[in-house]
Amino acid sequence: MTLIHSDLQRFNPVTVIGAGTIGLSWATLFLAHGLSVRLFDPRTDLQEVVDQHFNSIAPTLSLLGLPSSGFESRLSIGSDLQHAVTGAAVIQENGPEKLLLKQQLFAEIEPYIEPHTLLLSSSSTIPASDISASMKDKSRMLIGHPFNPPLVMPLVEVVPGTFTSAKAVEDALVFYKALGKAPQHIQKEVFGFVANRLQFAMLREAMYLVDEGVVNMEDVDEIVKDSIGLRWAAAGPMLGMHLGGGQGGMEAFMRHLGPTMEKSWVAQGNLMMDEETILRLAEKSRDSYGDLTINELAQTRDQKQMAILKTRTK
Ligand SMILES: NC(=O)C1=CN([C@@H]2O[C@H](COP(=O)(O)OP(=O)(O)OC[C@H]3O[C@@H](n4cnc5c(N)ncnc54)[C@H](O)[C@@H]3O)[C@@H](O)[C@H]2O)C=CC1
Ligand SMILES: O=C(O)[C@@H](O)C(=O)[C@H](O)[C@@H](O)CO
Repeated sequence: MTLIHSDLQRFNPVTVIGAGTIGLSWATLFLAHGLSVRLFDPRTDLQEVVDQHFNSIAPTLSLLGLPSSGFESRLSIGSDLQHAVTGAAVIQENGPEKLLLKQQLFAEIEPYIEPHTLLLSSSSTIPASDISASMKDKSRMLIGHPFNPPLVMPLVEVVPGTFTSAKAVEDALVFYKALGKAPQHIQKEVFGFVANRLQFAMLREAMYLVDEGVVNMEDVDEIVKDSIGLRWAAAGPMLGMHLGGGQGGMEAFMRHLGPTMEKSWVAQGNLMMDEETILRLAEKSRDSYGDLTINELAQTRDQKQMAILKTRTK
């Protein structure tokens, strides 16, 4: 019997909309913390993907020190949306990253939920104000954007919309903290929020350099892991810059290396995700990573991430 953290009691049960990469990972975290989960997805292979996921996630749960069994009695799955959301204390939405689909989804569930139900979207980039545009009461809807996989990665970007209440923001922060996550309240709505804007800026340049033949994919990985990845895991980019300035700190860094950074910014590549670029880079990814399955690569990633997390002291 998994005990529920006292701060989580009022957030039970949880409805997870979307049983893909993110939804299944969220569902696992909620179940491992003792919550009851209703998993909704229109996909016809829902039972199969659920079984496959829970047959492979036990080692990760054990490494996290979380229970890895006894979920059956608290997990229900189905494709009846009204049934899935009725009576939910929290809804974590993980449908495709499409604005119209998310808008329709939240408008569709609104008549069946309670005024206190907390409505969270895992969206990578779309602001809550856009997603909730077709809703009547927007006050309980906001972004709870995780990093993949939510089961392992600490960050959840909590991004309220224009009409989100302060109470909903506070409830979201309490909810994610009680789940052992590291929620960050993002103060201003911008497309892509913070982590993805940073990530996508880096990924654009990395893909550009690979596409130009400057470096191959797996060497980009090694370069980042042996430099900025290591530094940013320990200090973050801003403190990293501050320390790069020596005793003069950030100001010295900017005065010394600012002109160099500006030159680099002008020299950086521009890359569009057109079909030809996608096909070129996809072929390079198969050359670099094709020998192992996605599950094998993901399991290794998760084990290494958890080992790094264990070295961190708050
Ligand atoms: N994959 C990633 O690395 C991350 C993704 N996200 C966000 O999480 C959300 C889900 O992404 P993934 O799990 O990667 O996508 P996915 O493609 O793995 O899963 C999406 C799921 O939504 C289901 N679906 C399709 N139409 C639906 C509908 N009308 N109602 C409910 N479910 C429906 C699909 O059957 C599928 O199972 C997106 O908004 C994405 O931006 C957030 C963080 C990381
Ligand atoms: O990388 C992640 O896990 C998240 O920041 C995302 O939301 C990304 O958009 C992901 O979908 C692609 O890296």
